[in-house]
Amino acid sequence: MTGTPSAQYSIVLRVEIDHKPGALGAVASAIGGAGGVIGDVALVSVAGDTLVRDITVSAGSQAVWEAIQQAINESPTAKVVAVTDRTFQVHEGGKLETTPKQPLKTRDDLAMAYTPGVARVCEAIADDVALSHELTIRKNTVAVVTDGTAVLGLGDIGPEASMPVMEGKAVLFKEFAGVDAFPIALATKDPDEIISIVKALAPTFGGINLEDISAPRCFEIEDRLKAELDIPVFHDDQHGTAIVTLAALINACKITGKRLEDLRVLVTGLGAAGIAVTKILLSAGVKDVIGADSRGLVSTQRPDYVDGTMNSVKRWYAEMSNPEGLTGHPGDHLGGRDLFVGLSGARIFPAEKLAAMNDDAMVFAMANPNPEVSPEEAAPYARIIATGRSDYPNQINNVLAFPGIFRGALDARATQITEGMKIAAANAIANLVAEEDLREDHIIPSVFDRDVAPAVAAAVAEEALATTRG
Ligand SMILES: NC(=O)c1ccc[n+]([C@@H]2O[C@H](COP(=O)([O-])OP(=O)(O)OC[C@H]3O[C@@H](n4cnc5c(N)ncnc54)[C@H](O)[C@@H]3O)[C@@H](O)[C@H]2O)c1
Ligand SMILES: O=C(O)C[C@H](O)C(=O)O
Ligand SMILES: [Mg+2]
Repeated sequence: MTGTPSAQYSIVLRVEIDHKPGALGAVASAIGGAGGVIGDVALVSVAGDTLVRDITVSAGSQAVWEAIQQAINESPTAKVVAVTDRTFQVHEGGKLETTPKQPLKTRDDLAMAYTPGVARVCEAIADDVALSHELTIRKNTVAVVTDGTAVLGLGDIGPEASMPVMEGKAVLFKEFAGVDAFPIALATKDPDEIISIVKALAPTFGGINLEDISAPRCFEIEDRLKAELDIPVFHDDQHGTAIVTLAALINACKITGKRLEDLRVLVTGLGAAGIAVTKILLSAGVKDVIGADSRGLVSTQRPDYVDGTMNSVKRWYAEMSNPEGLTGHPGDHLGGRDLFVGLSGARIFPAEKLAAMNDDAMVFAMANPNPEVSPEEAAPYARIIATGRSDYPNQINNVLAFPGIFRGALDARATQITEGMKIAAANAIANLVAEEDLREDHIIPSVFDRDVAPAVAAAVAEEALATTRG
């Protein structure tokens, strides 16, 4: 499905090559033979009989990267002298900086932007706090808040290690929707403490995007912050994912001719994303869903349900689904299912298990960075395949939702992101793929489609204003 190795292992090899015919060709063959794809080739220096070149290579994996180095070093006419990991280079010193919006060149500039003029603005806000949404960065700034407990599918890797993802989210906010976002990684996992810190930070921000906070704590944290703050609070892994999944499913059903009401669905991963996706599917008309966590299918027959140790969200799941009381590994319950939704972890069952699904099967394997089942292996068994990654077609990723959602909410000065706004966003995303353009490998717009965030923002703002008026 994807011919070029992923850029996640993009490297620059600095190679000393003998200055004689065929030597560069031998290096190119060594790279190709080991599985690398060559990008740029640049001459760095010439010293005597040796040329130094920088060769950019997509390696696809650490193993390929190592094999390429070994293959070049085995050639009698070339030697690798340095390797730069381009992905690490992108993260050097972080991915964001603060840039002033106003010039600060003259005494007057200073007197207005800072003291003494700034005091008049402070007093105006003190008299009317709502003005903070006009006269401070609050107008356009969102906090991306995590505790580092469910970072992608990497799990609880801690707040420091979560920052590259949070910085990435902030970059996406700005790039796609012009929203300034600030990453905040908290050194606490205690819900009460997280809630109190976020509440204390709220005067700085126009919205709070919660990110990669594990279930079930994320549900209470979001609910309480929504109730206690008058700015929008949105847990991206829940609702961003749910919105984009629904959009993709609406379009996938147009292709397969299946109706939401008739779908038989299996969800793996009953955390933030899996629970929210299930809820939006049910509210869109889906009736038959079963779900599994790392202990297998949830049901009222499971020992942790019976002994009362199952958490309340999974208890709800067990009661509303799976009337037959099925138990065991989800890979053994794909039979007769139309849609598989993976929001759990990498490679949880062999692809052949998908053969048991109904005709025109839809497989949304969305764990990041590696999906539940590889698209190449799933291809023989499914009509429609989607993942959360950018290097396969049909990227179902919450980046299609959160920038536009907050753009719309900030523009409308919404105080909440309601169910209606979420459904409006899902429809806006689905409608961006015109019916005549729908194909098995094109059920959802590209994350690079610059029309997505404005369309989502417009739909969200319109719904927010209609609710306020109505
Ligand atoms: N594509 C997207 O836009 C998107 C959005 C959000 C989350 N995700 C992915 O979904 C996954 C879960 O994220 P989350 O925020 O809900 O995390 P979470 O920690 O809240 O929940 C993880 C859930 O997965 C379950 N799980 C783990 N291993 C499993 C296995 N082998 N079989 C069945 N269930 C298993 C856990 O029991 C838990 O219920 C991650 O891989 C994440 O990257 C993707
Ligand atoms: O970060 C992503 O790419 C999507 C999602 O928020 C995730 O946690 O996997
Ligand atoms: Mg996330």
